[in-house]
Amino acid sequence: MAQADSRNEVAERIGYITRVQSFSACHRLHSPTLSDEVNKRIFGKCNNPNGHGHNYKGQSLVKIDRHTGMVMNITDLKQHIEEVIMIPLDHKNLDKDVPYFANVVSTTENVAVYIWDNMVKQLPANLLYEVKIHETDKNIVVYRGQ
Ligand SMILES: Nc1nc2c(c(=O)[nH]1)N=C([C@H](O)[C@H](O)COP(=O)(O)OP(=O)(O)OP(=O)(O)O)CN2
Ligand SMILES: [Zn+2]
Repeated sequence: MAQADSRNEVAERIGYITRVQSFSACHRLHSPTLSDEVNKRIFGKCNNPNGHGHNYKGQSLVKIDRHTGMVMNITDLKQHIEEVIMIPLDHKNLDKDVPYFANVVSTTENVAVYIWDNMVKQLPANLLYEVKIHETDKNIVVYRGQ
């Protein structure tokens, strides 16, 4: 009986693991649907025509599987991060090298959505909980798939 109770208790707990991955990319905040003047007013220095760069830090938070006690082998998570973040985004010009951003403004919010949409395709169903991107030490975006 005590054993069954302790098994149930473990089954109800929800934990998360995350892995931080740094990547470097440049971009320009500019919307093709707005005039140059409005773009400049809204995005300010980030609308600089020749762009600017960031050392981003990306985190994908995934839920613990209650049967195995782990989400997945972290080596597998590393591989997904490689495919979703490193290969398409690292050392890239987001606006010019990543087709997704040809018509989507490369804000950190949209980078988080891009990573979520691609990570969710790679992971087992309902495992991804959150994508968090540090654009700078101070600017941090969280996206939970809504
Ligand atoms: N909602 C958003 N606002 C801004 C974004 C964004 O992605 N989402 N991005 C930027 C810029 O890309 C920009 O490079 C960040 O600039 P800034 O805040 O100036 O960067 P720092 O954190 O380094 O600022 P300091 O205060 O100068 O240290 C802007 N806005
Ligand atoms: Zn920027």
